[in-house]
Amino acid sequence: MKEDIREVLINEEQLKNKVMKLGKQISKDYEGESLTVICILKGAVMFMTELIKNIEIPIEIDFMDVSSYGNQTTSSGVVKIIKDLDSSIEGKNILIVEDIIDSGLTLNYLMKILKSRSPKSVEICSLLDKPEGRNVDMEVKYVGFIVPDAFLVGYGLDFAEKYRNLPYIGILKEEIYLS
Ligand SMILES: O=P(O)(O)OC[C@H]1O[C@H](OP(=O)(O)OP(=O)(O)O)[C@H](O)[C@@H]1O
Ligand code: HPA
Ligand SMILES: [Mg+2]
Repeated sequence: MKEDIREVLINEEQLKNKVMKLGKQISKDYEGESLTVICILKGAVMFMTELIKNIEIPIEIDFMDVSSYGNQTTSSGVVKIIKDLDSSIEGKNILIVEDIIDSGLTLNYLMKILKSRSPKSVEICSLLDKPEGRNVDMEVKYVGFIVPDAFLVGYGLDFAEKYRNLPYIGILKEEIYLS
């Protein structure tokens, strides 16, 4: 796996510190409130599990699986729900946890669906934000790192389902996805 990485963009230490900081901020912002954290499968799994360890208020968790990339490095633009939430979100404070916002299509679609289910509030926490990839405008309350326009893998992010278990965020060598 390592030999396919051009450069480590964000190392384990940087990830740990940022996740801690985000967890503290979320704990402060939702103090005295209820909170349901929604993990968007599969990319956000690693980030979400680390993040909730750093949230110091009672929470509920739920999972949703949507997909738009298949085995490509560019979004198909069509977002499919593969697994929906287990519980109703009506009247609840919702925090969507994502690994990356790139074109914005996934989150744009998710926000529309979730807002139509009458939650009390919906906010987004994304570990990475790639502004140069954006096709639709999105407001993201919590962002870990702004990243350059390169295809990234690791810490949950994949290319063709591979590299998710790398403990850092790396830039994938172009020859891997151009070949
Ligand atoms: O802003 P966008 O251009 O929509 O891209 C971001 C989304 O794409 C990736 O998911 P993917 O659909 O590849 O599924 P995965 O999480 O299972 O890898 C990533 O995890 C985000 O959910
Ligand atoms: O840079 C990326 N890497 C992995 N998955 C992604 N989904 C959107 N952008 C990316
Ligand atoms: Mg993916």
